[in-house]
Amino acid sequence: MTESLFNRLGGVDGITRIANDVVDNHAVNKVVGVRFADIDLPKLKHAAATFFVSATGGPSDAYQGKDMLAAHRGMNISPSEFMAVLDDALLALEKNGIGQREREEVLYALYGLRSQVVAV
Ligand code: HEM
Repeated sequence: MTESLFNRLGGVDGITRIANDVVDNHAVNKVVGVRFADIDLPKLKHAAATFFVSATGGPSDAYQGKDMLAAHRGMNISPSEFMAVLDDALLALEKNGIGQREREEVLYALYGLRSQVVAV
């Protein structure tokens, strides 16, 4: 049986490193940086890491934040902003030496959340 995506991404430690890098990438991304200018970044990093831990097959109670619709409702996020966030995720996966299969699985899972994030 294939190991869970959680284990293949390096468990809590590996996923935390990736999530921290994703948020750091957002902060300097020309398309979405402005969205994160006044946000508590350490808090967002913790939320992003625990969200990913739970979403990839780690402990399901790790994530204590809002669901994706509630977290992004009223922000009027555009399709290009969504793509920019996916770009940031791919960069972070590459930086952390994650293999192609896992990169594809993460990107596909993120893409699946589009309808809960864009223009909601
Ligand atoms: C699939 C893509 C995305 C995922 C998985 C995701 C995930 C998350 C998570 C887990 C939180 C924390 C919620 C909480 O603390 O309760 C969050 C907050 C946030 N997201 Fe996203 N997000 C995505 C796309 C986007 C996009 C495209 C933008 C805008 C460019 C965005 C902007 C924000 C902002 C600004 C917050 C912080 C809200 C606050 O603390 O007031 N997100 N997101």
